[in-house]
Amino acid sequence: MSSSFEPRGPIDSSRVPRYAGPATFARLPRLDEVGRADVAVVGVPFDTGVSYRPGARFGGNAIREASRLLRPYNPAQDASPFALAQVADAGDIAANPFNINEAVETVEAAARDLLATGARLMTLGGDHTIALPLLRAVADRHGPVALLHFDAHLDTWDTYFGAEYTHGTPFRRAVEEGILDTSALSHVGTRGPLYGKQDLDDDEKLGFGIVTSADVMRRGVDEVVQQLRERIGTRPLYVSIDIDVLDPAHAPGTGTPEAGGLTSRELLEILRGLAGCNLVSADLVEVAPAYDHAEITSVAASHTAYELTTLMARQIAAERG
Ligand SMILES: N=C(N)NCCCC(=O)O
Ligand SMILES: [Zn+2]
Ligand SMILES: [Zn+2]
Repeated sequence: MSSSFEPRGPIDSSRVPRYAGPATFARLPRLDEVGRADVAVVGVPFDTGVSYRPGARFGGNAIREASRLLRPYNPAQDASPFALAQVADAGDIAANPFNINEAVETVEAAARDLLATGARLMTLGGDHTIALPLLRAVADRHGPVALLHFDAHLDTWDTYFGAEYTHGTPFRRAVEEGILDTSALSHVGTRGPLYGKQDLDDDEKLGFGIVTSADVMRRGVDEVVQQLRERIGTRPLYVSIDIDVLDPAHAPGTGTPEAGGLTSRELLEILRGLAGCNLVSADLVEVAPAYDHAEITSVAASHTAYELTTLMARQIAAERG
């Protein structure tokens, strides 16, 4: 690493109490305070695409609040992510809550602008609709990407009430648009009732492999990580995490909860197992704080985003040499 590289890190919580001041992710500087970032943490307060409980529009700020307790050294990955790369909070993308199509365009354009600066994105949702415009912007820069999708749900359904852009349909649209590398698509944590068996057939035809929540329990984290890594290889990788991949005991604050999910320990460990993969951007969606208790969900989400930013920072440092 060149000695002149000194990213601006978080506010020092031994000098300024961590509960003081406005919340940015992990108490990091705002993007406008540092000019450019290697990793831009960006909020998308949009939840007009939901099929059940609304409220994920408040998810990003709940995660920022819960992330005040994160510390600068990540022992699980033996890395200080905010010293390895400039990570900054880019604020929120202002998406129209009354027009889904326009919101999708706004998110895509804002993501493109951030990616054009060379930043990787750590997006805090918002509902899962936003994965489509984020993937469009990422594919525009990197070509079709491998996708690792953590979710109770497939999110490859076709339409809801005739609407193409919803939180249950982003990955079908993405495959149709040719922005995913269909040789490397995986769902992890899938479970719960479907509309019919056809949902699974359709999903398989789109190119997805499934590691169910029960598979993680039966086969264990290490074997699952090995299988996922083989599928991803050296491709540019996008990770999309719907917080409802966690069991409702670990993430009650979400819009479409399903029993029998991953523990937060399993999710964090699978993510740590992706070290060395070419993670180009990630999103974390569906945190709906109105259904949360004691910040259970937003704490889990803040740690999830911390592992993802650590992976990206390590990758950036390795590329810098
Ligand atoms: N993406 C999330 N969280 N949920 C999709 C569920 C769609 C449905 O209600 O069938
Ligand atoms: Zn889901
Ligand atoms: Zn989802």
